[in-house]
Amino acid sequence: MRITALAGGVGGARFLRGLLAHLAASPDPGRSGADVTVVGNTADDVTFHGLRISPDLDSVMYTLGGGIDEARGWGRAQETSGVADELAAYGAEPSWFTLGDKDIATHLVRTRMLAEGATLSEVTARLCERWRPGVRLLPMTDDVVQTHVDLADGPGGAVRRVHFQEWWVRLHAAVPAVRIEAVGAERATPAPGVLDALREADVVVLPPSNPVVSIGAVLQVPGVRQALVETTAPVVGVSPVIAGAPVRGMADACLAAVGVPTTAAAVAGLYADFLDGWLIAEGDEAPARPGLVVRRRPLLMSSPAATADLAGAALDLGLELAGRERAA
Ligand SMILES: O=c1nc2n(C[C@H](O)[C@H](O)[C@H](O)CO)c3cc(O)ccc3cc-2c(=O)[nH]1
Repeated sequence: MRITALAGGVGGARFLRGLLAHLAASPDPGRSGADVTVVGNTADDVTFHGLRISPDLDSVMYTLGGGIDEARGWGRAQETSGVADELAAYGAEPSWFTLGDKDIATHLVRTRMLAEGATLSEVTARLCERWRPGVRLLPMTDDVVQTHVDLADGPGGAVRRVHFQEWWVRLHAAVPAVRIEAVGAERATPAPGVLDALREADVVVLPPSNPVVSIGAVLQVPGVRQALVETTAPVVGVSPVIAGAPVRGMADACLAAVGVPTTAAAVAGLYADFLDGWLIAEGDEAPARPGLVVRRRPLLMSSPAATADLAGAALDLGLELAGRERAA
């Protein structure tokens, strides 16, 4: 069985870890032998201190490879801050974005390989040789795409533009965004393997990642959305919203910026042209769309077992829909 997932950072990574746990524990050889491909968001990528940082790819790689800082969901476990402390002593900016010592090694390898002409796909494959995440991890594109955010907090309401990381980390998304743009997306080419992974999958899964800046950015890479519309695989998603609030993070600030209410039904609307199945929380309203199959399940990834059950429920729904398709 071939499963393809689109993923952002922390939420996507944790869901994928649950998916792999579910597959490994399954007595069904189709599930236990499944191949999982992950198309990771790279629009959060940024260059600080001359280092190319790919937060979402690294969160997936470290989480599935056993190296993640569990409390934060990003960066390395048992991390130290010797370099960050030295940078602070020099007054080197940005002081609000901290790179741990071990994590810096990842960015050094990535930056050096890119400078030597490797693609981000090649770099990611090389890094994964060490971390063995148990999935094929593909960046959405090898081109540079960066999410920028317009804030109307300048003098007299003047708009200024900041990198997504500045809005997210330095400003905690507390300043309302008037526009969010994945700059470069429209000129980007999907990375090798991305479109085939969507077209040839048996099931496509959307974890509860940020629908605007994570999954939304992947969808903006030309060809990706069309591949999801055209694939014969059912596309099933897990709502990142429960009872009007994001399960994790500040997705509500991103949804507000694009004029979408923070509800499970409204998020499904962002995927309306390709979504076949949608898991929502008990008590949430189902989107009113003919043909969309909605199931209510506990969505909180509160423990490894709960996360594996959630991923299993998403896969169950996908396989059920694939069976219906075959029977039709
Ligand atoms: O809140 C923070 N998030 C940090 N993050 C997380 C990241 O900003 C975001 O959570 C994601 O981009 C959103 O998925 C890092 C991720 C990395 O891969 C490497 C370094 C950082 C540093 C920070 C940080 O200093 N503060």
